[in-house]
Amino acid sequence: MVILKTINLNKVYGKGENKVHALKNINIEVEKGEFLAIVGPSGSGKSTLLHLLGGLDKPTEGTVEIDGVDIYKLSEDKLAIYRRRNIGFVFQQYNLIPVLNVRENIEMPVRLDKKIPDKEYIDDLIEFLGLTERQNHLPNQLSGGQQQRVAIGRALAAKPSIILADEPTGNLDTKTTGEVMNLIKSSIKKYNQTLVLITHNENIAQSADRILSIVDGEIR
Ligand SMILES: Nc1ncnc2c1ncn2[C@@H]1O[C@H](COP(=O)(O)OP(=O)(O)OP(=O)(O)O)[C@@H](O)[C@H]1O
Repeated sequence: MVILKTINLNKVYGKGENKVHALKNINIEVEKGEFLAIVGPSGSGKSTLLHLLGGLDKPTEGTVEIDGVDIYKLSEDKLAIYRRRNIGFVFQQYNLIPVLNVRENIEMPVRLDKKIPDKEYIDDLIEFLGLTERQNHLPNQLSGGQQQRVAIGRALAAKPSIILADEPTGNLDTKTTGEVMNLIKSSIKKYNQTLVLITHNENIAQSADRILSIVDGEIR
């Protein structure tokens, strides 16, 4: 079953001399439960594509459908709610809130949705991420790998069907990279999630179900 689909997706930044055609007629389909890796040179349009897939920016042309919903036809408010409930983002920068502890950071998207976090699920998630002993610590009391695990927990808190990750291990050493990738992969298995992940790491790309290569805004 196709969960994520783009039709003739185009993104142009700027105007006149500064115009950059960052994505050109991208047509992709991602199956539910699939792990798709996106690779390509710097500036080829990978992050732009991921942002458009996640409803974080508007395409110049074309559509993004998630579960049959044309997400850019939704109002801004509806799109924000849709994003919070259905998509988990993991970036290279952890973007944790410094004054909130591990547990509070993880629960944040659920609370933003004005819901009471499912205690049992969050407990399980924290355990699964190996953060039980650290749940009352603040981000600055954690290592880089631990902070990235919190960011993954936050991405998973609302039980999203899709995880979009932009170089999630870009700041981590080889060993921690392996650990973080194993966590992401076991989460998508456990919760039957779809993963689209940008990486420059050849090993990670090779471990995906499929690799999509982007060069100069086009699929190669
Ligand atoms: N907000 C923006 N305004 C203008 N141009 C932009 C903007 N964001 C990206 N671009 C341009 O669009 C092109 C694609 O950028 P994008 O960030 O998607 O590439 P990338 O493949 O993710 O690169 P990297 O691997 O270096 O992160 C680049 O030429 C970039 O300079």
